[in-house]
Amino acid sequence: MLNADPSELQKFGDLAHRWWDPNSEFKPLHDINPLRLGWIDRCVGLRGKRVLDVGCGGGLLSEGMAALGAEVTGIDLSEKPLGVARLHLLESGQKVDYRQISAEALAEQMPGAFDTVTCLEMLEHVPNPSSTITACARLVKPGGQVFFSTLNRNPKAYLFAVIGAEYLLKLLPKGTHDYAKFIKPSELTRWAKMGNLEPQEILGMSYNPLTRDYSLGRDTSVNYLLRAQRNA
Ligand SMILES: C[S@@+](CC[C@H](N)C(=O)[O-])C[C@H]1O[C@@H](n2cnc3c(N)ncnc32)[C@H](O)[C@@H]1O
Repeated sequence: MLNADPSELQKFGDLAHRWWDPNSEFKPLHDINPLRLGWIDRCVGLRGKRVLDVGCGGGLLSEGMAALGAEVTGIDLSEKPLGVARLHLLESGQKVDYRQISAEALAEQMPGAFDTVTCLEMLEHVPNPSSTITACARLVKPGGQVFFSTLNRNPKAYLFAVIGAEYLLKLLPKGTHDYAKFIKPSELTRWAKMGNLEPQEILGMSYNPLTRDYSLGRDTSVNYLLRAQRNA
């Protein structure tokens, strides 16, 4: 059975035409993109690397990585965001190979084919995150790095990511996130280990509503990222 929730794919499809508008529902992704991109580049040195971006959506991260010299493949199961991502290449002049395929299916076709795999802000939208994580681990070559980001599950995350972002600050449309699908760092690291990955670093990403800035740091209580390495 396909590890995907049709209503999630539809939700991103319906909003896809606004993906590259920095003042749209995708503003938070635009705002965090330079931070996460810079971190990934510092960790792996993207130039010349073969990178897979899982759940790439409209291509914010994929294009950013391509602009830094990576050879990027972006996959998603929602058709419209991929269409927007392909169209945006005409504007930016970047090169990204976008495909509509699941991580699990690509792992069957191309095991160990990538130097680095990214899977950001996607795991909290799939029915079986552990299956996606294992597929990411199979897609990266032994010793390669995999990057995940998601939302922690605790009362503060509920307050900030659902009540704050969707209802008070209206940064995101209501219903963007389902609290029950948020993932604790302990769960993410356990699934990573089960998938043959060794967790290397967990980093928090915090939003300051006063300055309206995001920053990377130790506070993993709401948004966080995990870097893991595939075992040999
Ligand atoms: C919040 S967006 C994140 C986009 C991008 N990763 C980023 O951080 O800029 C989540 C994306 O995951 C995609 N997605 C949801 N379920 C998926 C699945 N099972 N396989 C692939 N992509 C999926 C959605 O279509 C959407 O484009």
